[in-house]
Amino acid sequence: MLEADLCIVGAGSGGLSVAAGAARMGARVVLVERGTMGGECLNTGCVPSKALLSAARDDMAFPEAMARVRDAIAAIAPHDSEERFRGLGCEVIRASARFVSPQEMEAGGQRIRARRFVLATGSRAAVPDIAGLAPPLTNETLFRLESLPTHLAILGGGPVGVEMAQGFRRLGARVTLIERGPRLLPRDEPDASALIENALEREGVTVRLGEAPTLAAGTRLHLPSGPVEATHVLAAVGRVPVTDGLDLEAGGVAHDAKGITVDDGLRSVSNRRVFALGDVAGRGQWTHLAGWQAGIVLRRALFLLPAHARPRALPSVTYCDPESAQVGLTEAQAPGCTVQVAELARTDRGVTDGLTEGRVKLVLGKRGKLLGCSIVGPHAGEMIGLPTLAIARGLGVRELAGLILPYPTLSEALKRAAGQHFEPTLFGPRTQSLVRLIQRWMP
Ligand SMILES: Cc1cc2nc3c(=O)[nH]c(=O)nc-3n(C[C@H](O)[C@H](O)[C@H](O)COP(=O)(O)OP(=O)(O)OC[C@H]3O[C@@H](n4cnc5c(N)ncnc54)[C@H](O)[C@@H]3O)c2cc1C
Ligand SMILES: NC(=O)c1ccc[n+]([C@@H]2O[C@H](COP(=O)([O-])OP(=O)(O)OC[C@H]3O[C@@H](n4cnc5c(N)ncnc54)[C@H](O)[C@@H]3O)[C@@H](O)[C@H]2O)c1
Repeated sequence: MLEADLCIVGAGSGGLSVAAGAARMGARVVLVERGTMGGECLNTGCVPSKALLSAARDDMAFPEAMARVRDAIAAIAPHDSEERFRGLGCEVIRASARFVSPQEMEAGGQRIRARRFVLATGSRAAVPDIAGLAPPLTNETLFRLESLPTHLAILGGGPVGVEMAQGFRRLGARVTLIERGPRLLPRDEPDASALIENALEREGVTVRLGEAPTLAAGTRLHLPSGPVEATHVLAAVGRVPVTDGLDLEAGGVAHDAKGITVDDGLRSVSNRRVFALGDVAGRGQWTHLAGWQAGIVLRRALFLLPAHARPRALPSVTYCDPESAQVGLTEAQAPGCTVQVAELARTDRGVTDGLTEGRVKLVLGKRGKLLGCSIVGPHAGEMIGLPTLAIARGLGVRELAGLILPYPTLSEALKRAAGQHFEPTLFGPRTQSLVRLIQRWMP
């Protein structure tokens, strides 16, 4: 029997962040992982996908691109390794964990009794039910391909579909991107979706919107507008939480199709010893969100402090070229808002860099409070940090417009968009009359 303060199941983005924090703060930690240390982000998600996009941007051939993918994983792997976590003082068990009672788990033949359990078991790719479809590629198999697909059909125009469509097209594959809904990246602003769709089509990706295959013969897909003769199919239609093997019933842990049912503090609604975070907690699927949630779990599980897991501002970025970054509300989600848009091409940096498209869009509430921001363009993911902080701190156009930003940067478009909010009053007839009046009396 192992006794621990925390037993963490899953050594991915969420589990590792909790384990490292807890061990360094002096807690006795058992960390259980049945697959590869680092979980999805390192092995089959963020890292390989960004390395592939970077290789595709650099015009690499497919074998070199896949070598860059492997090198990137290998370079980051030590940070997530068993050795590092043992070094931090964690007991690491490489096996599948399951509940045997609400207070105990079992893994690799060992019983674990812990004050708190943390479930960070992640998600896996959903596979659409299409009669006749050969088992499609998913993010788990995609980065192990040994040769470039001749014609890759991608089901799903979310972040995975969009990033991989551009990556594989630039590496030389023919790519058809099929999205059931009316536009790509449905969580982003509609005009951002349109800019990304145009960029993909310009590069030769065939985009089919508003339809989904219901029938297939192997990798040949039947669509209402005509067949797609693909050689490979990638399923990128969303994720399902991983709870298999945990025996949640034995642990008295409530769950549904979205994952483990937790309260606003990420604590199981049915077993108060249990926390869940990351993809399996059903509150969003991003590594940065899992990392932030880890702080909430640590505060609650180690210090019994109140903390809630509703982030004030949660950014997301799709790392295609141009990038699309979004934080806070979209225009449609904020009735009665006002909107300010500034084109990146009209900043001096946009001119020097020869930009022809891309924009910043601010969604503003009462008294110019920043409610949301969307950026499309190079480095949009780097630029979204500033509006994220502004939203999280309840700031608005006044603070953004008053900032000194380095010249020449694309971020100046944020300041310009904020400044536009004041133009009608600042340069209006009342200000002009006031200036004339003051000037007349000035000595
Ligand atoms: C292609 C792709 C690209 C992505 N790109 C980005 C990106 O650029 N930025 C971003 O923020 N997010 C990205 N994501 C999402 C990100 O990868 C996930 O949100 C993140 O990895 C989730 O972390 P997690 O800890 O919840 O789960 P995971 O990282 O999936 O870790 C869960 C771990 O639990 C283990 N496990 C499961 N059940 C058990 C059990 N019973 N016993 C023991 N171990 C178990 C699994 O083996 C796994 O290692 C991407 C996802 C994909 C698919
Ligand atoms: N850059 C990033 O941060 C990044 C990159 C990749 C993934 N992720 C995370 O992983 C999650 C999963 O990504 P995803 O793109 O797989 O899922 P998603 O849920 O974001 O998008 C799936 C898309 O597939 C469409 N779809 C559903 N069924 C379909 C069908 N049968 N045929 C055609 N289209 C269909 C949906 O309308 C939707 O637009 C994301 O939501 C995100 O949180 C993040």
